[in-house]
Order: sequence, then C-alpha cells, then structure tokens
Amino acid sequence: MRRAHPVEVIRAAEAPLLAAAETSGDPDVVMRRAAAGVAHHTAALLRERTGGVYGRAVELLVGAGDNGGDALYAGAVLRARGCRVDAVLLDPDRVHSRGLAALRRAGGRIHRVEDLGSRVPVPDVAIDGVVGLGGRGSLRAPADRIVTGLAEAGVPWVAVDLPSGVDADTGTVHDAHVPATLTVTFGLLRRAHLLASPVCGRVEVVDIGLSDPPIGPETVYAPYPADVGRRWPVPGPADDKYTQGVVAIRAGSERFPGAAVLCTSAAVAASSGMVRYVGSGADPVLAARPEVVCHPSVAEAGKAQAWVVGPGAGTGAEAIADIDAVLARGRPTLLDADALTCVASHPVLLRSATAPVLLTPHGGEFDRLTGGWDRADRPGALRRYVAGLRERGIEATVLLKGRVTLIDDGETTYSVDAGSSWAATAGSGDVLSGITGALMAHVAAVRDSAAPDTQLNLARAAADAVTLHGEAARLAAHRRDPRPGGSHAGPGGGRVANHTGERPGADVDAAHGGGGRPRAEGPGAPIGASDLLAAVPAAVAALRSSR
Ligand SMILES: NC(=O)C1=CN([C@@H]2O[C@H](COP(=O)(O)OP(=O)(O)OC[C@H]3O[C@@H](n4cnc5c(N)ncnc54)[C@H](OP(=O)(O)O)[C@@H]3O)[C@@H](O)[C@H]2O)[C@@H](O)CC1
Ligand SMILES: Nc1ncnc2c1ncn2[C@@H]1O[C@H](COP(=O)(O)OP(=O)(O)O)[C@@H](O)[C@H]1O
Repeated sequence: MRRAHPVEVIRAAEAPLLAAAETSGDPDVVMRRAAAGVAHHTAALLRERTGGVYGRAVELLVGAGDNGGDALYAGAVLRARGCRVDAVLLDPDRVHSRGLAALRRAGGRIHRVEDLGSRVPVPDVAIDGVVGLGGRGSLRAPADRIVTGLAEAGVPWVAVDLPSGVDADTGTVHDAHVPATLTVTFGLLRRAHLLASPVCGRVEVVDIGLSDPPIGPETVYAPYPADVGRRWPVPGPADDKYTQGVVAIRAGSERFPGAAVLCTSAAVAASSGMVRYVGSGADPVLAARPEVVCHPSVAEAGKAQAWVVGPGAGTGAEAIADIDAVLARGRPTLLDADALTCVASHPVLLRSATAPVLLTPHGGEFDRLTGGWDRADRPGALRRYVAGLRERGIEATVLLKGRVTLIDDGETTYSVDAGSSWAATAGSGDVLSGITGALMAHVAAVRDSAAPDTQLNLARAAADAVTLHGEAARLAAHRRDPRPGGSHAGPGGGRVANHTGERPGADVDAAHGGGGRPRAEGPGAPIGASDLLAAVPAAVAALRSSR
C-alpha cells in the first residue's frame, strides 16, 4: 500500500532533521537536499520534453516561505547545468534570502512580479514554489494569472512538494491551482498526493533522510496495482463454484433492466464461483449471461456469501421490503443506487443489518444520505458520516465515487484514482457494484472457512474492486481494434499504474496540465459501461501480470 500522511505528521518527522541542520551551522542543508531532487527530476522532464537540459529556459514562481526557498536552490542547480533561469518573486520582502543569494551567484535572473510588464519569454518548464505545506486556499493574484497563462501556453509545471492551490490534508483542489505535470516531494507522501492525484501529475519522492512516521487514523492508503493483482481471486485445485464465494444480486426493474444485466455480468466476469439474481430482469440477464442462477424472490434465493442490492432496483414499497429482507439474511451487503435513496428516506432500514454493509454513493447520493456534505473536505465528510453510522451500531464502510474514489470504514481511508476519467459514463457504477459484490463474496467465503471469527476487510476489498474498475475503463478507452465491437487490449496491453499512480501512456486530460504525455496506447476514445464490462477480464489479467 502507498501511504500518505497529514501535515502535522510530516512536520513532526522533519523536526529532528531541521534541528540537526540548525545546530550544524548549515540551516539549509535539508532544503538543498530537497532542491537537488527537484532539479534532478526537472532536468529529467526537460530531457523527455525537449531532448536536453543545457540551454533550456526555466521559470521559477517563488512565494514567501520555504517552498520558495526550495525553488530558488533548485534554480541554482539548474543554472549550473546550463539552463537559463528566471525567478519571479511574488513577495520580494519575504523571500528566502539565502536561496535567492544562491540563485544570484549561479547567474539566475531575478524579477519582482510587479516589474514583469511584458513577461519573460515562455519557458520550457515552470517550477511552482508558491506554497507547499504552508499553503491555504486558492492561488492568490497575481500568481493565479501567471499560472493560467503559462499552462495555457502549454508549459509543463513542476510542483515543489505540492501543487499550489491544493490543500495538503483534504486534497481540495481550489479553483485557482497549479495543474502539475510532475510533483517532486520529500521523504513521505502528503495526503493530497493521493486525494488530489489528478492535479499532481507524476509524483516523485526524494529521499531527504526522514524516518518512517507512525501511521494513524489520518493516514491515507492506496493499493499498488500489483498487490491488487496478487490478491485477485484465482480458483485453486480444491475449489468449486461454492467455495469461491457466491454473490446474490437484487437489481433492475421494468424501467431499468440494463442495470441488472451490467451488474450481474460484471460479477460473472470479475471472479469464478457463482452469481444469483433476484428481480424482474431475469430474461435479459439470462440472455446476456446464461450461467446466472435466477430466483423469484429474496426469500427463495439460495445461500450466498454476499449480497448486492440497489442498481436500477426501484424505490417503491417492494424494493424497500427487499432491502430489509436482504439485510436480515445476515450476510455482507453492498447497497448502491436506488437502495441508497431508500436508506436516505428510511434510515431505520440499516438497523436490520446484522452483518457489515458497504454503501457506494456518488456525490448526489451522498447528499441524500447526509442531507448535504462539505465538498471542501471530502475525506473529512466521509469519515464523519461513517463515524455517525458506527455510533448507531451499524458496521458500515462507505465508498464515495468519483475520479478519485474514497473508501472509509471509520478507521482507514483508501483513495483510488481511476487514472483517467473515461469511466464517467452511465451504468459504470452498476458494473462497479457487480465487481465489488463478487469480490466481497470471495473474501467472505475465505474468511468463513479459514477464520470465521475475524472481521472482514471490506474497505480493502472495495479499494481493490475500484482499482480493477479503473483499469478496465482505461483498457476499454484505449482499445486498439478500431472496429465497432473490436477486440480490447489484451493482457499484453496491461501496463498499469506504476508506484506513483501515473499511468504510463494513459491519455492526456486537462487535469494533468494538458502537457502532451506519451500516448503509447493511442489517444483513447469514449466508452460505454458495456465496453468497460467487456474489458474486465483483460483488466484482471493486466493487474495480475503487473509488477
Ligand atoms: N521543513 C522541512 O524540513 C523542509 C521543508 N521544505 C519545504 O518547506 C515547505 C514549507 O515551507 P513553509 O512552512 O515556509 O510554508 P510554505 O508552503 O512555503 O508557505 C508559507 C507561505 O505561503 C504564504 N501563503 C499561504 N497560502 C498562500 C496562498 N494561497 N497563496 C499565496 N501565498 C500563500 C504564506 O503567506 P501569508 O499567508 O502569511 O501571507 C506563507 O508566507 C515545504 O512544503 C517544502 O517545500 C523542504 O525544504 C524540505 C525540508
Ligand atoms: N470523472 C471521473 N473519472 C473517472 N471515473 C469516474 C468519474 N466520475 C465517475 N466515475 C466513476 O464512474 C462510476 C459511476 O457510478 P454511478 O454514478 O453510480 O453511475 P451509474 O449509476 O450510471 O452506474 C463510478 O465508479 C465512479 O467512480
């Protein structure tokens, strides 16, 4: 798991290093180490983009704190490597004076922001040293104007520590922010690196000599794709259709038969074992997936290790009675879509739950459940809601969907960036419910046979399912066969997210700073939920073969 920490923990981890630096008589020794890393990775980006480093133009946007000091020292190193370096000081009276002196000595040019007039020529790369850990709120004027101007001109931004305009702890991306192509941070990931990964670009962590900090309730986790691949259920020689976990799905209605097809088909595709179905959509479900076992009612459904209830299932009296009946069966249950609307209007429903529940709202459904939530603090709002449910005695885990999906069980927060936004398409949530339900059934079956008294790690299973879903969306969007219905990139196309969360060759979107990253897999194209569904087996194979 990747781990990311709150500012307080980072500052505490840095304190002994800074104290040692002060007593050594060289107070900037740690800062220069950090800056050397920024310069190294900026040079690598310049080489990628322009074929070299010598003679390239670098602009530094320098704020009033130590983040600006890092940028100035990095500028001095790049100047020594032959770059032309222009530093724009946003607050000349409070600039890091030793960093400024170092850049001056190296031959960098210094500009006061108010003297810029007709600005310096468009650089090959810009370094964001406006704010790091000490930043609050949106980028202020005139930094906002400079950042927008250069981003619109196609200049890639390297963020020092964090993109300015992004809150380090909540990951909130303010309207005016730096859309980074590359973020270079120091020692440890900050929470925003996982919570706001789409605006961080590639994240590089420079070793500055920090020790591992303690983990705590504010630590944010993100699974490595290779770990998801290793954990993905694979039938063994002694397995049969029951031992791997049976998932039962109550989905679809006269009005929304498609939800039943997408959800059950995704469950079939995501794992072996068996899928049961209850609802009015048995005919289309069987037409798509004859292996699904259909039942006339929840009561008449056979044994299942986990249940999914809600996608397209309706919100009437019958649907509500079925939610109650499913919860009363005492198996881990995923509640999605219409089931969430029912729970929002009848909160007492959750009292029937005698086993863990996983709620999977999108932002609007989360509004209904909470009566309105603080969008400036997504992880905080989620944690508070889960804590409220747990105080009511409900063993709940909540998955809040989006480009970056958050999962919280009251103790642990997982953050999973889909890596691209192609999954933002109708019905893709139904596919996610099917994948997640199948995985829940598997982990419940394993738990029941190996250690029945232990708790299920539903949050981790959900994070794994979301990782697979994102991978399937990516493969579907980058399918190589251009014919309608043509084959998807198979396992051989399975280059998945690396340790930084960057997707090599993934399509460039605006959130990544529009910077023309490599397009090894082609430019990508819109997908429907059934395309995503069709790519699930290739995504499992890709995750299983990733390193
Ligand atoms: N400690 C260490 O070991 C190491 C630390 N390192 C580096 O230090 C960084 C932390 O430095 P820091 O504490 O000086 O804070 P920093 O992020 O520069 O911001 C403070 C200034 O920003 C200003 N400001 C705030 N919001 C703003 C906004 N929206 N827009 C504009 N301005 C805004 C605020 O001004 P004020 O609000 O007071 O007007 C204040 O003056 C850290 O991220 C890392 O890069 C590395 O060298 C490695 C070793
Ligand atoms: N901008 C985005 N980028 C990537 N994935 C997204 C984005 N927006 C939504 N998603 C994902 O798409 C799915 C949509 O789910 P949902 O809103 O329930 O759709 P539906 O009800 O139509 O099935 C979720 O898995 C969500 O995380």
